[in-house]
Amino acid sequence: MALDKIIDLSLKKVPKIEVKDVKVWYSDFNAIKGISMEIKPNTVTAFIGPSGCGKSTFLRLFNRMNDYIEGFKLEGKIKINGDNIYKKKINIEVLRKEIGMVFQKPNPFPKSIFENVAYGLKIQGIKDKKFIAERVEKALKQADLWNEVKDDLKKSALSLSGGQQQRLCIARTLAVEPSIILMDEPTSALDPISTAKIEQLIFELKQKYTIIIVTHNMQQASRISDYTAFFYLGELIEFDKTKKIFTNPEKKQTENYITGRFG
Ligand SMILES: Nc1ncnc2c1ncn2[C@@H]1O[C@H](COP(=O)(O)OP(=O)(O)OP(=O)(O)O)[C@@H](O)[C@H]1O
Repeated sequence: MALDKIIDLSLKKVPKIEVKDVKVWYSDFNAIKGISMEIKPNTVTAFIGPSGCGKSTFLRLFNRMNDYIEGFKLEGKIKINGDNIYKKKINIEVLRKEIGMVFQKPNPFPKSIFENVAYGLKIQGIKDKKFIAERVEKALKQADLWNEVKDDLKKSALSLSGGQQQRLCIARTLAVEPSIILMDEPTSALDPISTAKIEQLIFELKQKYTIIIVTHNMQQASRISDYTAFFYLGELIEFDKTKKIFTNPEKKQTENYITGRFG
C-alpha cells in the first residue's frame, strides 16, 4: 500500500510535505528538537542557519539518508501526500527515486557522461536503449548541460569542470524524474559563474519539482527561494515567505542572523 502511494507521487507531481514534531538524536545528542512545518509543492524552500544548527540533518530526513548513521533515532512524522515515510513498510528505493539529492561536492561516478545520467534508470532495470538515450538527453537539457557535452557523451565525467560536474549530477537526479529534489549546499564548491547557472536552473526547475536547499549563503537564499526556514541549535526559529524573512522577520534571532550579527 505504502509503496503504491509513493509511486502515485510521480503521477501527481504535487507532493505535499508535512513534518510533525520531529526530533532527532545521534546517540545521546538531541540534534533536532521538535520541528513541524509544511512544504508547498513547486516551491523552493531554503534552510539557513549557523554551522551545526541541524540543517543538513533535517534535509537528509526526507530521503532517509540519516538511517545509515549509527545512533540515529527519530521521533515524530514526516508525511508525503499523507503517507508517513518512516513507516516500516516504506520501500526506501522507491522513496529515493521520488526524492533526488544533490550534494555539496559534485560527485560524478568515474564513468562516461552518458553512463552517469543513465545510471539511475539502469539500476531500475530499464533496458530500452532508445528510452534511456531520450531520458539522458532530456535530463542534460533540463540541467542546461546538453549543448556543452552533446558531441562527446562518451567522455569521462571527471574531465568536466566543477560547475559542469554539478550540472551533470543534477541531470543524473532529473533522469529518474523525481518529484522532490534535495540540495545540500550545491554551489558552495563552485565559482560565481557556475553558481549563477545553477541558481538559474533551480529557478526553472521549480515549475516541475519541489526543491529544498540548504545554503550558507543568505544572498542565495533570498535570490532563489520562495520560503526560508531559519534554524538555530536544532530548533526552527522562523519559517515564512523569503521576502518576509529578509525584510521583516518576526523574531529578533532571525534578524540578528540575517543582518550578520552572528553566524
Ligand atoms: N553523524 C553524526 N553523529 C553525531 N553527531 C552528528 C552527526 N552529524 C551531525 N551531527 C551533529 O548534529 C548537529 C547538526 O549537524 P548538521 O550537520 O545537521 O548541521 P548543519 O546546520 O547542517 O551544519 P553545517 O552548516 O556545518 O553543515 C551538529 O552538532 C553536529 O555535530
